[in-house]
Amino acid sequence: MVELLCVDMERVPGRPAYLALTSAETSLLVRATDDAAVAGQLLSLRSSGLLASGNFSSATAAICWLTDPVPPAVVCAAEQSGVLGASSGAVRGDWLAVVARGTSSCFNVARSGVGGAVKLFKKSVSPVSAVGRFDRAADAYAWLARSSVENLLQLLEDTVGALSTLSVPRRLGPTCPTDPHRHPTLADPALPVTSHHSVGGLSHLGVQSAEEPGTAPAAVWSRLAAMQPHAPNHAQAPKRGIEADAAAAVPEGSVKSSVHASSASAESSASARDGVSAPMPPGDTPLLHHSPAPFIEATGVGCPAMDVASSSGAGPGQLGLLAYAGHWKDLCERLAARRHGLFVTGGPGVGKSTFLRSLHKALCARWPRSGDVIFVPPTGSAAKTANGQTYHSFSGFPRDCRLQQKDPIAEASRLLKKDRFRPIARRLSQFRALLLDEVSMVAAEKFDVMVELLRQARPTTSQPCMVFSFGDFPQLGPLGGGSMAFTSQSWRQLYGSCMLELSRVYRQSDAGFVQAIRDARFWRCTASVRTLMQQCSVTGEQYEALRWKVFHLMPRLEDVGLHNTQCLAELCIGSKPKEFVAVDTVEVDKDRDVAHPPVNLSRVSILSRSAALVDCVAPRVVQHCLGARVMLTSNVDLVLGLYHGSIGYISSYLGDSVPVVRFENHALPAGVGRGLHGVHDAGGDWLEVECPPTLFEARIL
Ligand SMILES: Nc1ncnc2c1ncn2[C@@H]1O[C@H](COP(=O)(O)OP(=O)(O)OP(=O)(O)O)[C@@H](O)[C@H]1O
Repeated sequence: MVELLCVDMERVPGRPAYLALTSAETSLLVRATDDAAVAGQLLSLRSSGLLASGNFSSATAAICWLTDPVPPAVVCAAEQSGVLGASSGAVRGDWLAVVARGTSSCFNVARSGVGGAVKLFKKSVSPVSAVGRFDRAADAYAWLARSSVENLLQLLEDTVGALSTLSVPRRLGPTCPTDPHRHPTLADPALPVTSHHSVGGLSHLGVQSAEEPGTAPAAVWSRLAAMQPHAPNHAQAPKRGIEADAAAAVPEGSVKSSVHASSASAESSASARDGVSAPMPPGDTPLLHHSPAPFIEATGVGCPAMDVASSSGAGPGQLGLLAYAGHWKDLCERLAARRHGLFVTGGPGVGKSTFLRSLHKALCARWPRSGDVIFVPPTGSAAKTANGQTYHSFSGFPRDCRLQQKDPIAEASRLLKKDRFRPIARRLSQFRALLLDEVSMVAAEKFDVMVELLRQARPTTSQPCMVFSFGDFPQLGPLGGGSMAFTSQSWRQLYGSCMLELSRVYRQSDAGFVQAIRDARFWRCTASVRTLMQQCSVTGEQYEALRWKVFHLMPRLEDVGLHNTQCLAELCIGSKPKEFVAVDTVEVDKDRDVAHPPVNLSRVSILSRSAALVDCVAPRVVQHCLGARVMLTSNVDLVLGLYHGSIGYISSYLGDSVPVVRFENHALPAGVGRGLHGVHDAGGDWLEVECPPTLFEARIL
């Protein structure tokens, strides 16, 4: 079943229905009735920051205004003029100064809240309004009295005036007057839009020809110049447009959709990290073309740990010693206080991921602002579990992306010129620390472009950022092939030949096993490796007996799919596997504003529904049967200690179709009894959970 949307694109006579908000950092389209959204924007404005609002009766015109490069340029220029004071970047200022045609006032938000400012904002029927945030009342009142405020309003009004001839179409199309190359993603006029543009004003924005569609007309630039201490070069007009962020915040009454999906999906016999195992060579000869050996050896394998202070290979430095002694907290604090990132490596089970999580926490404590510390794992499922984003989405590479230019500088510059890179560039320009997990899965060519994107997207005035890479080159190769990241041009610049190598194995305690893993990591077929291989090897006959019972690691998704299908067939000999088919429906958001006209659900296209369901990990059709291994693909059962990735098997059915999944090695958490949170039964170290269809709710934007 589904939930879906409310679309209100009609004009509400007499007063603005939509507010298009733009600051140096963000752009947002909200309904004029959405006090909370307006208040949120006012409160998140940083000290000495400026927020401009275009007030519109149609979402189409508002989106056109938001995608026009001039309003943000005007805001940036006004900020740079210095009349608001020097920006500390902090959100501390207690005073908001609100100005519109014929009205202005200052509000102390610390004392009386933001309600007054919101009210004035909404009361205004003038086409634009602006709000500045200040530390002191005197500064706020002085700003309102300046002639530059008048100039600011005039400039903003001009940009709104350019839209006045627009006959509001039901759908945004190529006729939109401010931007004939508008993105198709803005095609639905009901779209709530969150978008971002460059921080830091004109001087940090890219060079673009003034003739390019959508750039500001010369007259506007000359007036902007008058607002700035240093007149901008005409050629330095901001790039055109603002791209809608797919993860847009949704104001009230927006389109919403949901779908029921099974909470358990057919489990891949191999995990997201499949393909791990490097082939074992017969001798000491590395088999892989891009062997990590030269890199590892150059940096001194065998030391308990290396760090920047000891990159010459002379032995562990201070950071390495802290790691070796298990002083993780000190180590994290030391790393967080540095100006440079680090490459952290080590064999399987030495605690890289555990350490990454601790460092992430320490960095977030240092920079708590959202977006300051970014964790980027290589795979979608890891990203989902860890609430991160993949390398590809972080860097803005489309799926199956092929780089077009060999030179990473030229490639990065080419990508940054694309409109869709606007929000990406903004994100890249702002963070303070980046944590790349499993960096060995990133090909050198992409690593170079990613680092180059960072360089080019960050204005020279940006705060320095640190890039920490975690991974083990002997374990995992680049996804889709390519050279290993440490061979890239950027690697040396970022890390030189330094690394922190963790060497104490925490995962296993059997000395022989640990030694075998160490040797195998460097393709050394030693006695320990041979012993382990003998212990683990089976004959063909023995394998056939085990085939459907043991966990398989497979290098390719196709192999996994085939194996799963065969396993299912094996499990339900003589009958067909059951099928769970997701049912998608759309319905009107229950929380929609009833003041708006009713919604026509039949107008929601299949395309919109499919786009809304992209984040649903479960496939549309899931085959299952008694005994089938399944994997949880959501975090709905965290209270039971189960999470995305937990693996169990179907132990029985309730009625004909509701599977009961048994998770071994899971004790019932204290305070949870049978019948609660779907618990069907439990033993000392196992849990059985009922898995009826679950609702996956997605908003149609
Ligand atoms: N400092 C530590 N003290 C005690 N146990 C630890 C420590 N670090 C990690 N572990 C445990 O060791 C195991 C392996 O840790 P982790 O997964 O972080 O290693 P890893 O190096 O990332 O492994 P891999 O390369 O195989 O992914 C986990 O069970 C973890 O809880």
